Amino acid sequence: MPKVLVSDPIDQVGIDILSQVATVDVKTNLTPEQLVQIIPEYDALMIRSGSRVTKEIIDAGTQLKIIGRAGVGVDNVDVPAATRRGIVVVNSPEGNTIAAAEHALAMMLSLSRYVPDANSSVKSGQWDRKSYVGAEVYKKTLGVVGLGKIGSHVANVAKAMGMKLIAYDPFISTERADQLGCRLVELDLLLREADYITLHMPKTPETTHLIDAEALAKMKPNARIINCARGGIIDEVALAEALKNGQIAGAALDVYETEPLGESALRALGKQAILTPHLGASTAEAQVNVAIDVAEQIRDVLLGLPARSAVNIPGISPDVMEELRPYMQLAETLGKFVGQLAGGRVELLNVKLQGELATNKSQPLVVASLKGLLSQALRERVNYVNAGIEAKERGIRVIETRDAAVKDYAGSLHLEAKGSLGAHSVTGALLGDGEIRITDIDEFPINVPPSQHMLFTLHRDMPGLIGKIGSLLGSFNVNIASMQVGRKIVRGDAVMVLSLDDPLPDGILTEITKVPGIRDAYTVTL
Ligand SMILES: NC(=O)C1=CN([C@@H]2O[C@H](COP(=O)(O)OP(=O)(O)OC[C@H]3O[C@@H](n4cnc5c(N)ncnc54)[C@H](O)[C@@H]3O)[C@@H](O)[C@H]2O)C=CC1
Ligand SMILES: O=C(O)CCC(=O)C(=O)O
Repeated sequence: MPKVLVSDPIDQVGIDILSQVATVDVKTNLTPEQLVQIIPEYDALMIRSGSRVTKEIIDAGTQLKIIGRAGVGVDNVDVPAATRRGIVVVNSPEGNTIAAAEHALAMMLSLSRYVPDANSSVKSGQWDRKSYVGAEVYKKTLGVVGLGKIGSHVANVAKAMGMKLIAYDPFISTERADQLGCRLVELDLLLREADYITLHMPKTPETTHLIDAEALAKMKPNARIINCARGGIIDEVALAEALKNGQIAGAALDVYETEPLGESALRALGKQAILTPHLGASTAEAQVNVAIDVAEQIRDVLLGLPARSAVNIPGISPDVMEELRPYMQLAETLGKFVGQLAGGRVELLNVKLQGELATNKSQPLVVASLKGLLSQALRERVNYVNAGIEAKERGIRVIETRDAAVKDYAGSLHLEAKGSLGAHSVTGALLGDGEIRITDIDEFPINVPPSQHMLFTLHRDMPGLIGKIGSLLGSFNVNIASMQVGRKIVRGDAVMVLSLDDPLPDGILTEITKVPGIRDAYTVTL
């Protein structure tokens, strides 16, 4: 049975799902050193935001197939290191959307009415009504930075509360912002106009310290800012200074540059600052959602099935994956085939998606072709996760072309590999029952199913040649399962494809190339 390590607290429902297919160990509060030490025994790792999965941990996880983040942000996982090792990283893109949005809204209202400080004062025996005169959000301007899933829900609720909405998000369309009743503006204008600013984008090199001293200086003196996205998007030192000096009216933070928050000037601030310990996703509902979402994906990957929200496999949605599944096998087979014909170092792979495959949805077939091509060199080390990166690192240029006009089959795939030893191509398609057919090799039309051991020759179409090859194989005790020839003109160049019951013994290929009329011979093992 595979083994799964759960290194942060997750809902029991997730553990139950994982236990269907694996032995599950829940070990929380591990130090990075302890994690490095125990990770080699595990096939999967499930985390929340408490565990930082570094390159060192990933490299130590020699059995790891999948890392599941029970939440949205994967900034606590070294995704490039996982990708390089072919480890799938999955998250739960929507499981905690509502929880995080509601926390941001709770922070906005709490900031406006000083709820946390007023509560503490009553609990400490006081009855102070003068210190807590707040502000209404009604008719105020809310600036949403990052109008994705969480930002959109915040915008919808804020609109219902009568707020005016502006938004900054360089990656969304004006139409989408219009639908949400948001005026899309530049960040500079948002900072100057908004009474409330709420952040809902990922932490990236571009967003780190996006809200620095300069940005804070642009905000209105009555402005309040909320960060329930990621620590480090706001420069905490500059923020504490701006709050202390009354440069802005308030800030509510759920996330910090370093978590848990250590010694910080933020802790010394009064009612104008609200600090929560990364609680955005901490609702019973969200924790059930993310645990199910991620545990199911880990279970599926351990069973050899695709993950539905992998962050490091480009663009394979479950629906598309279902449609493409039979073609993925075709692409991988053709990749293996053309890689072996090309031999040597491949410099270019041209993937032509034909007929019904000539759509953008077929992009995963390019990855599958690369996986097949590289499997000769990398064996089981290459998978759908790292095929692209491995190809790039080997200097293999990939060209994708689409031709909907090719209609011999509903959909067909043509791969051409160019390298140090020349260029070769292969075309394949699926029959009605899903069986793979190789329909063309090096522009010679044929029609053969792939088999484990194959011999392929380029030769002159002349009497007696096929017999000689048959006798030669017989003298080496190799049994021929099937044979097919293809040619363009009589007595011109031709190809022969043989399916063999046995692998070709060493030395026979050289003997075959010595047969008069044979120009080239290749073995292919699938
Ligand atoms: N406090 C908490 O417990 C939680 C925090 N989060 C965090 O909330 C953030 C947003 O999550 P979702 O809405 O689910 O993500 P999402 O991917 O749906 O939306 C993110 C949006 O940010 C935008 N964006 C990217 N770069 C930007 C930039 N430079 N400036 C402005 N906008 C930019 C994107 O275009 C996208 O529309 C993530 O960082 C996530 O980790 C999510 C859940 C819980
Ligand atoms: O796991 C958690 O509680 C944090 C959630 C979070 O920050 C996220 O989903 O990005």
